[in-house]
Amino acid sequence: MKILFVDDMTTVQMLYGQLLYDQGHQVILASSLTEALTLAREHRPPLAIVDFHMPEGNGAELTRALLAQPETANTLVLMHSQARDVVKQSLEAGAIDLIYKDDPHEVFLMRVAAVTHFIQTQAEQQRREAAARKREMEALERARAVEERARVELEERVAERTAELTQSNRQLTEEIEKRAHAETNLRLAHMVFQNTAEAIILTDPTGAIIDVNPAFSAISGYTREEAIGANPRDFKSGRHDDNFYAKMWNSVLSKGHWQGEVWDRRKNGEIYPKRLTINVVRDASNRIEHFVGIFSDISEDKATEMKLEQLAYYDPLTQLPNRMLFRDRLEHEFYSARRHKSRFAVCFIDLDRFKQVNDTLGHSAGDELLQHVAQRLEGCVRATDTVARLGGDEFTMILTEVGVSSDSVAHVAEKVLIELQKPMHIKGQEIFVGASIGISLFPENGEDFDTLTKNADVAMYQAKARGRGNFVFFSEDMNTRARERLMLESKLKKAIENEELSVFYQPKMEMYGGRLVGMEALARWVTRDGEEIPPTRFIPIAEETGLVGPLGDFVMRRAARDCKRWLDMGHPLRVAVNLSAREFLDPLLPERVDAILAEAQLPGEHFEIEITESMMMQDVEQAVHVLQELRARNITIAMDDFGTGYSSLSYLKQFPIHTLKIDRAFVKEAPDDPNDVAIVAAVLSVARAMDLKVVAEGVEESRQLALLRDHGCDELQGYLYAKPLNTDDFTQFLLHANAHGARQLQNLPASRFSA
Ligand SMILES: Nc1nc2c(ncn2[C@@H]2O[C@@H]3COP(=O)(O)O[C@H]4[C@@H](O)[C@H](n5cnc6c(=O)[nH]c(N)nc65)O[C@@H]4COP(=O)(O)O[C@H]3[C@H]2O)c(=O)[nH]1
Repeated sequence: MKILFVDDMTTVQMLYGQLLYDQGHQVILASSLTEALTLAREHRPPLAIVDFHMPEGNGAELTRALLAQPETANTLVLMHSQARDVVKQSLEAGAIDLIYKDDPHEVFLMRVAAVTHFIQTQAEQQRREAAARKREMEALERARAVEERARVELEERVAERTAELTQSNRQLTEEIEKRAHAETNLRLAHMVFQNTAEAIILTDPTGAIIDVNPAFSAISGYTREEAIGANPRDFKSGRHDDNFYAKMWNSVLSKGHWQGEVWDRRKNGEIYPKRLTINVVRDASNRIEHFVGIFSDISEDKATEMKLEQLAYYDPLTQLPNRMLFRDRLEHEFYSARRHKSRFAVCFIDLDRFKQVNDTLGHSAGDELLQHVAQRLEGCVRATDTVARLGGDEFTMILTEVGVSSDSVAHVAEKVLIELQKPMHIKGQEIFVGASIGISLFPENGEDFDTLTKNADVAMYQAKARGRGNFVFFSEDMNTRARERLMLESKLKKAIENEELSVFYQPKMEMYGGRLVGMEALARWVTRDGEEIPPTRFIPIAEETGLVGPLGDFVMRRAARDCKRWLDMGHPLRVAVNLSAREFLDPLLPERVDAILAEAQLPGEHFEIEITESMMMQDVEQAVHVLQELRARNITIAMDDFGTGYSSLSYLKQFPIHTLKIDRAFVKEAPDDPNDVAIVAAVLSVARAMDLKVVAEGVEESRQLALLRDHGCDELQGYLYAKPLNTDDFTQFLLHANAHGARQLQNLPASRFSA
């Protein structure tokens, strides 16, 4: 046992240390109180034998100190003393016994043995108690563990059971919900079956009807009772052949469904279109259980569809195919003609006087006219041909199966022209329309829509240019010209903007006296690259493209300005300008002329306007109105190219004009051609009778002059006097004009009539 032996005497230490050591103890020696406390803390001896009298402090103090420090609180202290009177102090301090130093060593050892025995017994006891406690604890622990396991097991079982219950509860709820849902579905299905607008037929596998809904009865007219037991084929309309039904059932049986349009018969005998879906219902072993037919009455849809198609593809006014259907048919014709290696023709038809009718008689008259035209055109073609209206007065025809010679096309075109030349009675008036036709042929004039129609259009313009009432077949040559025209058109636009144009003047001489009385202003165009383009080429382009407005203004302004200049130089002349039909029929013409004359400060009597008789005939009423307006401004009016048109003398009387111009075509051949001589003479006598002045143009020779003089012509114009001159040359001409005129007359042979 570890024993702390404390004594300040080394000999005592040695002696007792040895004694104890010999008894098998482990002895720790300390000489003082402090050392004893330190060593005791370090070794924790169960027994300390302490000397009572030590210099630093006595054994009682050490005992207290030992018992007070936690590390040595259980150390038993045996006091070792010389003195006998310290028993009380020692025991009070906590020592368990006292051994006197003078006791024999055996006693000392016995007393120590008794204490160590006690200590050991106590320790043993404690160990046993601790072991018992430990066993108890372990048993308790085991019991606790068992209890815990049981608890956990119980809890697990409870949780499992709860989960099972929750699961079955959920399944129960789902089942309830499913059933409720199924019931709702059933109720809904029944409601849908009863209330849907679509008819429903349910049959057994043999096709016998086992149920129908109210919509079926409403559409077909059969009650539920009448329908049950019947077969859907009992309601057939007879519009479809057996093949149709065979295909339908084939699809039902092979694919399980069919959808399409079917015509059936109602109970009242009326047949009607329906959109039908048939579905097969099979059982779990894939055997047919039912057929379900669902259909709706589409008679109204069909009517709307037809109406829409009519609107989309037909012109509402004439009921003819419109541009879209025309295109469709033409595309189809390309396909068909290629397949059959056949030819076909496209004709573009332009009405001559549609605009006039529209403007003068109003739009409803115009509409009526278009309807008449449509009817007449349809009367000229076969059922396989197409007549279409593309818009406005643009009509087209597709003539199919044209033979190699194209004679049939020419024949139809001629027939159309004749038909359209016949009068039409519209709003109580007799109207003559007339037309021009351009024709292009597949395949030689184009193998696609754009080319073929463009070429028919080009040919139509050519027909118009050749004079109304013509039909023209397209040729490549035309195409080249059309392209040239297009180029010219854009050049002309720039030329007007850049003032590349100029005005030349051709003198007009008085017959008697040979005086210069006026001049005709003629437009001239020399392009930047020096090419001279004659007015006969560019004026028609200007007319068609609307450029004639600015062009006419330019010529009138120049003519008025130059005439005023010469007036100011002391030459009171009359300048004549040509007007195109478009300008002449412009209701604002009088105001435009007013503005130009005012700007130039030229009085109206020095201004003359030349218009052709065909222009006046285009819109007689408007022409008369404009002429009166111009006359009121003292402006002279001349009818150009007289004799070339077809105006009747009765019309001529209505026009408030001053002058007739004999066209140079007649003057040219006179006096050799007796017919022309007769015409010239007739014009002059008509003019005289109507108190009109006559100007002859194109006078090149003295013989012509003599003839005109003989028949009483008033004024002359032609190369015999002068070609059209530019402003400077004309100013020069002015100076000698009168002498020149007189000379021409002097050279003439004596008049046939003067003798
Ligand atoms: N062979 C021959 N020809 C003669 C003779 N005397 C005059 N001419 C030509 O005959 C045409 C007379 O003009 P038009 O009949 O009014 O015919 C004019 C007129 O209709 C039109 N034109 C010319 N300038 C204008 C214009 O400013 N406005 C409009 N709207 N048309 C115009 O162009 C047509 C042709 O004009 P131009 O080429 O200048 O041709 C002019 C003139 O140069 C002659 O002795 N022999």
